[in-house]
Amino acid sequence: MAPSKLNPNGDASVSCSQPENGLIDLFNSEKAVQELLQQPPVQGIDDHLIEFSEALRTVAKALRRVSEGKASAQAEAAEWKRKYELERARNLQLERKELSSGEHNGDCSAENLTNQPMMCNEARKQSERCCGMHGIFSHEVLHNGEIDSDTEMVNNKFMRKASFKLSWWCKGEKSDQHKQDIVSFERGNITTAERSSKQISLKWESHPQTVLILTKPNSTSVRILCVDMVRWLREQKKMEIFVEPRVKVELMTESPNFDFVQTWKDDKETLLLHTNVDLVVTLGGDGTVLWAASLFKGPVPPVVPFSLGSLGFMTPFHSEQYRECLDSILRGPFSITLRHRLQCHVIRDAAKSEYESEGPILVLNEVTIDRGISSFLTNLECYSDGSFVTCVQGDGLILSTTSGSTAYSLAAGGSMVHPQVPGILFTPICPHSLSFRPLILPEHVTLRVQVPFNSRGHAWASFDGKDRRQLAPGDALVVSMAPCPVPTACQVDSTSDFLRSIHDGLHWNLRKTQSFEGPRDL
Ligand SMILES: NC(=O)c1ccc[n+]([C@@H]2O[C@H](COP(=O)([O-])OP(=O)(O)OC[C@H]3O[C@@H](n4cnc5c(N)ncnc54)[C@H](O)[C@@H]3O)[C@@H](O)[C@H]2O)c1
Ligand SMILES: Nc1ncnc2c1ncn2[C@@H]1O[C@H](COP(=O)(O)OP(=O)(O)OP(=O)(O)O)[C@@H](O)[C@H]1O
Repeated sequence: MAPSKLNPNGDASVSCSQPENGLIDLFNSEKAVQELLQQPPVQGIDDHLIEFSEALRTVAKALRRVSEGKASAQAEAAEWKRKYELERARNLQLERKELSSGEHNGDCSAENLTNQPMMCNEARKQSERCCGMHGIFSHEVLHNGEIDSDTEMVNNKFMRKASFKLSWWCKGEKSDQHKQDIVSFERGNITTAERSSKQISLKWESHPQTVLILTKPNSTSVRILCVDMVRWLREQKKMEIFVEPRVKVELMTESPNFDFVQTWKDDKETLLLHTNVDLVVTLGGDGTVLWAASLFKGPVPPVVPFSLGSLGFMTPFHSEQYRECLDSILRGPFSITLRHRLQCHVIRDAAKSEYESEGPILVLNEVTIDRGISSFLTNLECYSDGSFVTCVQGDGLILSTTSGSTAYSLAAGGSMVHPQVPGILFTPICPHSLSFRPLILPEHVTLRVQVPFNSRGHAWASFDGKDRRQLAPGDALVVSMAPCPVPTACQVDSTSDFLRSIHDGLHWNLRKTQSFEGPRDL
């Protein structure tokens, strides 16, 4: 590039030198630009000359910036080229060594692998096979500069990058039981391979035949709809129909022709419901969905919730179009939201072992531990997997699922969370502390809420707003994620349905749009 010069008369002389390799002669160009910029600005009366001189100075500054950029890019390119060549030389050398030593002995213990300078492809493949076989992490060192003395210093400058594999591990599990990886780990770079909260689609593999209809009690509109739906499902869709004993009585009062409708006698038979029922339909509000979930202590069939309540966060289907909705659900496929549940154990102080006494209680929304009728502050010690979390002093604590995040937890100041986000909300109720913010904990934790022996009063646990149980000093509640979620059918998909429910149900962030008129940035 150009030594360019402005002589005292204002003439500019510019010369270009093009080096052999075709690249710009950066050194000379830089020198010329420096010289030009060091020249004092032209003084004189000729305006054109002054203007021309200024223009040249501007061009020179621009040229300097360009040449600086090019210089650093070239240096970087040269560095990469050198690294590449070093690596190639090392690989060739290793391959030659291996060939000359005849065979590889097949030992790929972690120790041997980390001590190898740079694995050739075959060695790496072999180590992957070996480590894959054991299903555990590997610590293969990919760069470990150790070849000859010339390159040693350079190689030590390179980072030593080891690849690794992440495996999902849970407390109590044997070390060889690893969960499926959800990240890839190519050359030590972590990228997420799977998302845990993908939209889930349900496709029938055989035609559904049996439907359970659950209805909100004491509602005339629900009763009328139920009668109509039972007739349609039987006559048009040839379905087997189950209802609760109370509803069977109501239907038989309506007409003796409903004797084909089946029901159950006792709790023992309820426990077997999931083995018979392909689909559950709920007619009511969110409370009826909670009720439906509570009937299934284990696996839950897909639930289609029709809205006949006031809010309907979990009830996306409109009862007026029930025929079209059920038609499309019975045909499938359709989107579902897998709603996580919490399993709760009440552990009495008197019990000898953790799970000795009462069976688990499953909740779809939340379990609440509060002060009940006691006028004293609750005092609850909370632990997560044995680690102390905090001591709740206030009205109580809500442990909520993400589905329940829009219910009681929301009223107590907790965040609204998409129902497919796996987590447990830890939301205090009226804490007597300025700094007690709600938490969201990962789904895998086991929480223990303990009423301390020195507590002034009792605490009360309630499950989805029902079934209150007293907790005396020394008693505890142990809460973890239940293995069987509640699959609820979506009107559109889980995200659209969630957003619709917070917009329509809570008028979330509803605000009049500011008018265009008024002061604004120009
Ligand atoms: N202060 C409060 O907000 C408060 C107090 C007590 C109970 N509750 C909630 O009521 C639930 C029991 O419901 P119910 O219908 O049997 O009692 P309910 O008939 O008293 O109804 C309670 C209200 O909570 C709404 N609701 C229930 N689940 C919801 C959810 N997941 N998201 C948004 N809103 C929801 C219902 O639509 C209903 O309007 C409890 O699980 C608890 O979450 C809330
Ligand atoms: N089949 C049922 N048997 C007994 N109780 C039920 C049944 N279905 C619903 N419930 C209870 O009835 C109550 C009200 O039900 P739901 O929430 O569905 O109606 P809602 O209160 O009119 O609706 P919303 O909550 O949207 O205003 C809830 O406490 C629920 O647990």
